[in-house]
Amino acid sequence: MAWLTAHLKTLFASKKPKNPPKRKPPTREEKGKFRALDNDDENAVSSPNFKFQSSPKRSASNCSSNTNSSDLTDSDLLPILHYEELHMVPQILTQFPAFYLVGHPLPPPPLPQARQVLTASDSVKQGLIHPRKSSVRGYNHAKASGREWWDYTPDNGGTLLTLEDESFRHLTREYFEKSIELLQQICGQFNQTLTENGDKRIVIPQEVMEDIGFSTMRYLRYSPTILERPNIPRNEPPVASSSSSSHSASSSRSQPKEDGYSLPRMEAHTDHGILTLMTATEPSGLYVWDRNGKIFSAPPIENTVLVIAGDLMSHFTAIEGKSIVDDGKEAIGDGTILPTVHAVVLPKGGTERYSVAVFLRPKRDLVVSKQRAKREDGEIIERDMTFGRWAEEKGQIRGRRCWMVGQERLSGGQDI
Ligand SMILES: O=C(O)CCC(=O)C(=O)O
Ligand SMILES: [Fe+2]
Repeated sequence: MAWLTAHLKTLFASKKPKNPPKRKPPTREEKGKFRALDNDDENAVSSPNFKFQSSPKRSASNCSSNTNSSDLTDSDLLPILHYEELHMVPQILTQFPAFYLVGHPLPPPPLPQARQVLTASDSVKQGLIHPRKSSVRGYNHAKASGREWWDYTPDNGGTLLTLEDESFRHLTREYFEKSIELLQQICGQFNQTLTENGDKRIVIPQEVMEDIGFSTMRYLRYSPTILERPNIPRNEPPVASSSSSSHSASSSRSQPKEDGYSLPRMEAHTDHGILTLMTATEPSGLYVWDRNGKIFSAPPIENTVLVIAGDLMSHFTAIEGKSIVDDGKEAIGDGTILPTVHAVVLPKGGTERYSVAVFLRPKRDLVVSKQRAKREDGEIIERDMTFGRWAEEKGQIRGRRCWMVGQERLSGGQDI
């Protein structure tokens, strides 16, 4: 497993992109508009194709995160892309850890459905727990982190581990299917780039665009009312800095702060699939990191969805002929997309937060990379790194979420 640890460490210590976005600090008025750069702004981003959309409705002043809007600089803002500009995604994701998409064909986000299932009675929720306690199907909770979630089960047309409610089922299935189609369409953009010979390069395997694979959708609820103080052994004083805490219900551990109070949260991590589409209610508390450790607040913006990259994007977009698994940093080029580190912390004094995340994942047996391995007789052979094996090995590592060099204070330790 050492290779994976080393690999993830190098990913987050990776070099800066060649053309990092340089932008003028915004005026007070621009900050109020949240983002509104004109396309001619030479400092916007060095690419001639790059442009920002004006923010729909929402303004920085109602950002619900802990960030004070008056502290925002323009470069703290994530780009908003229009649906007609999907071709810009491969480039945008090398420069930003996430982007908002506006003008998309999705129905309204199923946030009322998230609330419906996650505020159902305990007996209903207990009935939605997967028989083998899957953490990506049915109902789960991490009470010490003040969070509970329900994962859609696409198998059998979404009729398993779900509510007995036709409208809930219909809206849930519709949002999932349309979101997956949208994410597949985004993936298709990566195969439009031409090689030096003028051929199209297959960056993302075609079957990702044709099969929902192991994709799923998650409804989440964060609330102080879910928070449960973890049991602390009597003679051990609470530890001030929090150490790694798991994403999954079964192993959730948390160290309260000295005042004994912790905010509802999800620890910093990367998703192990291809792309994730997210939307949430206020107050937000969602943060994303770029490859240099810079933190962006990612509050919900009306009529938009937020898209981030999962682990597999780094495999697919590695330098041709190199493997992220074996070559680590050497496999990262200007066009390589790193998985987006993200975390949620509910603002202090905030009420509840609901969110929806749609995860585009391939089938477990999809080969995402090659890995060199030494046989017993000493011969080096290549073996397939499948998505299933990647996810499994990542899941076994303590503090598996991500490694962010220079962010140790946030993680409370060397790893998160
Ligand atoms: O609640 C959110 O906005 C993020 C959820 C998330 O990151 C996850 O479930 O992997
Ligand atoms: Fe996530």
